Amino acid sequence: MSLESIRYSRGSLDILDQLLLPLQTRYVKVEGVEDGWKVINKMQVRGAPAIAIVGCLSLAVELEKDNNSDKKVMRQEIEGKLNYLVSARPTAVNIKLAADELINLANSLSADETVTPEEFKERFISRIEGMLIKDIEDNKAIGRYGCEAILKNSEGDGPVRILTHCNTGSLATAGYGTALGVIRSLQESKRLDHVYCTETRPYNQGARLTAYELVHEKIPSTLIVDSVVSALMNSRRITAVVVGADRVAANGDTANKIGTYQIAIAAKHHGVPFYVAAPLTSIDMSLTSGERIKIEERPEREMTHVGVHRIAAPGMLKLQSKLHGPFLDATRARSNLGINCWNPSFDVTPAALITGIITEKGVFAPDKLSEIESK
Ligand SMILES: CSC[C@@H](O)[C@@H](O)C(=O)COP(=O)(O)O
Repeated sequence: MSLESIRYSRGSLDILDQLLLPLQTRYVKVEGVEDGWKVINKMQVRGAPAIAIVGCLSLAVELEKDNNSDKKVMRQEIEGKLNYLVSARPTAVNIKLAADELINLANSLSADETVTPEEFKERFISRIEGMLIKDIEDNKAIGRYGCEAILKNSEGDGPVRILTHCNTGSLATAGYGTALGVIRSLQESKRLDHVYCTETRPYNQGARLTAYELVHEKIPSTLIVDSVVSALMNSRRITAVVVGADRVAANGDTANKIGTYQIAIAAKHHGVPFYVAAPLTSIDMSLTSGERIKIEERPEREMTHVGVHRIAAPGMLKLQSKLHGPFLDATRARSNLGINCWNPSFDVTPAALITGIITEKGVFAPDKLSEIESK
């Protein structure tokens, strides 16, 4: 049985707190939109599909308790709450696309005079609940298509070795996973020899979450630090790299967890196929290229600390605060006494480095994404 990161029944939502994994397994109650925003922003739940689903389910939970009988007021409140949820993290597009779909639904239910307020609520909540089921079905299809493509492109019928980055499994989706779904499917095909997963500094999704999922699924695997990737490709035959996506632009440029871009460069150099596994809800056809993707920057504490322990050089801020008091920040900026940190959470891999984008509709060359609509 795969890990259950989202526990939902009508009116009730609990999420597995991913900040505590793998040391503690604790579920957090999400009572409504305010809680939904917080668990997404604090990364207690993370991964593009899971962010969208938990955000929308938090609204479903809130609506279930709401006795509003004015459809216009309901419509207006829904739009405001969805826009608020989208603001919790900016890079993943899935929650934005889900919000747009739900705002359209609310508009049409509100405008339709034959729909009662009770029906409005029922149909709206049911649509959100449908997302949970659809995400798992889509992931399974991604797994099948990805497995087929990798086996077809690999030499003979020998063992397959995969490198993945970040966490794209049950914890990042409604279940099964995207890139990790491809790995699961390869495991089922009995051709998978080994999986290498990167630590994924600074939040360590690889070490804390992917390693946890791989062990849970009994998949033979090895954890490497991020800087080992090129050496790994140079010394062991890697069949393919498979990663997830937070937003794919219309030209195939792909935003994913920081570090993905340098893995794609190393893969190109070593002739290793590089696949992105992502549901259609991660594809943003409104953006012509990756240059326009907004990259989230996270707090520097994620880099400077592991848990409560500071691992980065402390700088001289304490001493300075005694000397300069309220002028500390300006002083720090001018004299650079404390170490500066830059912590972008994602990077954009250019389409030219991507072999294929694995979706629930099949595998597409990055410059052929417009063909998906006709499938
Ligand atoms: C199926 S998850 C795909 C991506 O969302 C994943 O690779 C990733 O970058 C997650 O980033 P995170 O910052 O942990 O939310």
